[in-house]
Amino acid sequence: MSAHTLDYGKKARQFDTTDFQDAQVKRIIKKLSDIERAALSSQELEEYNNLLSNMETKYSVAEVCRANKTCHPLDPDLQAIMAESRDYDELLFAWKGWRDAAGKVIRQDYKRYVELANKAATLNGHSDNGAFWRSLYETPTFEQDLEALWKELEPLYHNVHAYVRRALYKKYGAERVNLKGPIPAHLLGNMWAQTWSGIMDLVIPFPGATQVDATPAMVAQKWDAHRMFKESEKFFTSLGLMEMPPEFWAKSMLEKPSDRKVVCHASAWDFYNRKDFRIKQCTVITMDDLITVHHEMGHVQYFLQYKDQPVSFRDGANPGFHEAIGDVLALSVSTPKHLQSIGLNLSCDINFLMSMALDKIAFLPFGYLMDQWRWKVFDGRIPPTEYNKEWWNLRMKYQGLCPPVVRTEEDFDPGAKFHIPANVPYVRYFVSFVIQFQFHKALCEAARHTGPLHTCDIYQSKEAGKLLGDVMKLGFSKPWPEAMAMITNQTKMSALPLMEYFQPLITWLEKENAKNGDVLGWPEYDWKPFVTS
Ligand SMILES: O=C(CCC(O)(O)[C@H](Cc1ccccc1)NC(=O)c1ccccc1)N[C@@H](Cc1ccccc1)C(=O)O
Ligand SMILES: [Zn+2]
Repeated sequence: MSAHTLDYGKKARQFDTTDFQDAQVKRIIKKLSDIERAALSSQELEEYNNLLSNMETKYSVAEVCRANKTCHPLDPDLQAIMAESRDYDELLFAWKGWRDAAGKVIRQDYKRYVELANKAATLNGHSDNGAFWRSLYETPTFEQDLEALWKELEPLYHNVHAYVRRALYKKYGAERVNLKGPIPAHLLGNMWAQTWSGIMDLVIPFPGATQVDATPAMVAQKWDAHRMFKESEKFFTSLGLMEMPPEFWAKSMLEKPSDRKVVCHASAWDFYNRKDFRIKQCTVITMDDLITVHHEMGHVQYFLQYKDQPVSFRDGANPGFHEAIGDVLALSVSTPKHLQSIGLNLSCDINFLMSMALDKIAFLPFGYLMDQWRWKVFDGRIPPTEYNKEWWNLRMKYQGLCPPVVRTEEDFDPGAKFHIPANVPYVRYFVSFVIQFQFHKALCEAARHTGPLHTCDIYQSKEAGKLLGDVMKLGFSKPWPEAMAMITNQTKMSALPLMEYFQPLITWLEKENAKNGDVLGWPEYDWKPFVTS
């Protein structure tokens, strides 16, 4: 890949495209001219690739062992413990153990990776690697736009945070949860507290109503991974979009193999030959993974739609677009109406909106802070001596979380999240979580949906499918505001559709939090949970 990039990059850099007339030719030459890591010397390129490979391997083989010598990998063991255990100390065992096994061990590699990533970025004309990552959005006001979106969405998050904190206070008591302080980070039902649907049972507003998680029904009906992917494919073709080619089914890895170690974090792959497209996922039979299946299938649908573009344009309009496609369909699949139509459960409105908020609203501060930390690491505002301190400052500032045990600079907690050792940018997911509601609203209008936005299911709407398909066919050939306007008739990211979708829940939460006299935010920010072990 690097040899090809170098060869084409050198050719592309021979041209001064200032007076070129054809916008597409200018765009292709501009994209080819950034040769990324291929700008490094062959020796440094080898060191860089080895660092990346070592960090990803360490992450993939990491496991946490008990006194009785049984060891647990992240997928599926530790993820299941974090979602299902309600034992404070068992959760702490998994949470601390994973950070010791996966994060701590890559701190030195990461420090050297930052130096080389920055060197490659500056050789390509960027001030640092974070500036290179942001350049992919081609938006001069990108950072201000993101901060403005966060400021609009922060009140929604504070309402969800206060309500969930009270439920955890009831469950774990005053010594472990302070109603005016940050929440211990291991109690939210997920290893990184990035989505909170794992603790839906602790927060469900109306326990009497039919339950909202389709997992039991999937297990009862003996769904397997293949069925989950077939259901997703059916949704795409119902919109008039493309079905998966035979090679996809023949060459994808849809379940965790028992004979070898693999990188279990889900991913989709385009082999750039217009025929070979694959997903690698260690699928488990849960509603959460049914959502991930749609997320990954969204990547492959994008590959299929832009496969006839020149290679330089076989990419998302911006990285957030690529992340949003699958999630847009999953917004329809998750509705009680759709789940019932595929024989899974249904539920009452507020319960349903709560389960959606635990994933979509809870995620926003995490999606935003991940690259806030990395941009500051790349531009030097966070030196290696403060990697972990600044990580927890951001986790407190944006998510209102605190570590359940003391953290030091011996630890490297950001390294315990896949995307950091895997060198995968993250703000794409924050962008995706905002724009997917803009797309959902526009597609629902195209599908002539009437009623509240959160009840919309675009299943079988060819009009909705056409809008989405036409944008995906563009790939990276046009600046993303043009692609945005094709779907939403305006060119900007906007938080309004997300806020419209959750309005009924926010109204309910504001009343509920007021009734409980709950504080929004965490003014007692230096509170610490009682530590036993
Ligand atoms: O990481 C993922 C899903 C994996 C992926 O599909 O985004 C994957 C990440 C990856 C893996 C290996 C190498 C590079 C990127 N992205 C792709 O497979 C992908 C992305 C763009 C184009 C083609 C494929 N989701 C994020 C955020 C998220 C998204 C949705 C719901 C919850 C959480 C997470 O789990 O923290
Ligand atoms: Zn993705």
